[in-house]
Amino acid sequence: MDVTLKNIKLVPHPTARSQAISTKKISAGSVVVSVPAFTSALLEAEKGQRCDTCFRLPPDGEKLKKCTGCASYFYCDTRCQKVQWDLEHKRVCKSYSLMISYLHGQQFSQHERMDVILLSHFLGRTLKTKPVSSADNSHDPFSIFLSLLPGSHASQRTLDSIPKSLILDDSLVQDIYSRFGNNNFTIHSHLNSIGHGVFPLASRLFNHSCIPNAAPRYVQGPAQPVLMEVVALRDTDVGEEICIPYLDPALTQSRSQIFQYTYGFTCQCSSCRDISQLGQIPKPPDSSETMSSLGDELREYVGVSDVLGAELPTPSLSDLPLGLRCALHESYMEQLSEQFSKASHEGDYITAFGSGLILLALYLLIYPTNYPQIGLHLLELAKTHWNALITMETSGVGAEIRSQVRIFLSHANRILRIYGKEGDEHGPLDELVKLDELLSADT
Ligand SMILES: C[S@@+](CC[C@H](N)C(=O)[O-])C[C@H]1O[C@@H](n2cnc3c(N)ncnc32)[C@H](O)[C@@H]1O
Repeated sequence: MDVTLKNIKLVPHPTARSQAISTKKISAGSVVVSVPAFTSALLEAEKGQRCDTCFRLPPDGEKLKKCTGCASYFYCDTRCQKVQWDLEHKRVCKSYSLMISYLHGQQFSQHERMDVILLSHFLGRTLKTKPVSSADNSHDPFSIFLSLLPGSHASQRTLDSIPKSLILDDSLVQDIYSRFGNNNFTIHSHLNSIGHGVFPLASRLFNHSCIPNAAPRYVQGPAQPVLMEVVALRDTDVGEEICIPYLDPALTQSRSQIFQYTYGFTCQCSSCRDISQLGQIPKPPDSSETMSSLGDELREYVGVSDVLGAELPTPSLSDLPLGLRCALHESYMEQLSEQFSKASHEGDYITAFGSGLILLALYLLIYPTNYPQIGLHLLELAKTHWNALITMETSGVGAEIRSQVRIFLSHANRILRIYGKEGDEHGPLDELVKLDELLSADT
C-alpha cells in the first residue's frame, strides 16, 4: 500500500498480516492519521435528528431539510444534500422505503438493519465506480477496502434484502460484505454512539489492542462526511506498534469471544494474557454489605483515596488478589455505573461519591493510561462534587470538597485534552472550562 503516511509505516506482523509502527516519536494528543468516512449511516435513534451527510445536529431552533424523494434523509442545507446525492443517495433514494419495509417485515434485528442500510450506502457509493485496482497498492479507498482481510460471508437473507438496483455483480457484493463486520466502526460524539461508518485506510493500518496507545475520534464539518482522526493517547517511541481498540476494553468477559467470532483472531495483549491467567471470573456478591467491602478493597488495591494525588495510579492486573477478581465481572461495572449515575442525578451525593470513586478505581484497573472514558468519568466526578458543594449543607467540609473538585478537574482536563474535541458542539472540553470558571469565581 503506497499511501503517504507522515509518522507510521506498515511492516509485516506474525499473525495479523501487517502492523503500523511509528517511524517518528509521536507525542500524546498528536493525530497519527485522518481518514474520511468512505460511507456512513446514522443509528436509527439519530435518524431525523442529525444531518445524514455530516452527522451534525441542526443549530437551536433550526430544522433539517427533508429529501423530497424518499422523505427519509435529512440535511443541514442544499450543500450537504448535494454531497450525499452525488456520493450515493441518487442511487439509494428510490428504493429506500421499500428496503426498510422489507427489513421490518422480515423481522431483521436493529443490528441487522443497520448493516443492510450501511451496505446499501456502500453499494450506492460504488455502483458506478469499480475499484481502480484490487492489488494492495492503491490510494483508492474502495481498492483499499477490497484488500482488507475478509471475515464472514453474507447470509442469503441479507443479500435478499438489498434492492436489486444496487447490485451489479453478486460476487462483488459478497466480497464487500465479507469485509463489513470486521471493518465497521461505531462513530461517536462525546463518546456516545451516533452511527456506523467504513474507513478503509484506518482498517488497513491498525490492529487491535485492549490497552491501545491510540484511539479514533470523530470530527464533523459542514458538507463533508465524518472524519476519523486516530489520536495518540500517550507518547510512543520509534518502532512501537500503533493499535486502536476495536471494542470497549471493559468487555472483560466477552471480548475474547467477539475477537474470535467477528474478527478471527486471539488477542495477545498483556491485559488479555493477565485476565486469562486469573482464570474464571466469579460473580460479584449479592449482599450490599459484601459489595461495599469489595468496593473499599478495590479502591485500596488501586490506590484511589478520597483525595487523589498528582499522578493517577496505574495498578497491575496480574497481581489482582483472588477476592477482587469478581470486580472484573462485566455486571460489576454496569452496576456501579448505574448506581453512580442515579445517585448523582438524584442528589444522593454520599452514595454518588462512594460509587463514583470505586468506578474510577475499576476504570484505572481496566483501561489504559489516558483512555478518554477515564477523563469523562473524572469530569462527572468533578461535576457531582461541585453540585454537592452548591446544594448541600457542606459547612466544615466545603474546602475539602472544593479541593477535590479541583483535583478531578485537573486530571480530567489533562486526559480529555489529549483525546481532543470530538463530535457535537458543547462537549466535555467546554464543560471543563465552564466548571473551572465557576470554581474560580467561587473562591
Ligand atoms: C481491520 S484489519 C487490521 C489490519 C490487518 N493487520 C491487515 O493487514 O489488513 C482486522 C484484522 O486484522 C487482524 N488483527 C487485528 N488485530 C489483531 C491482533 N491484535 N492480533 C491478531 N490479529 C489481529 C485480524 O485478522 C482482524 O480481522
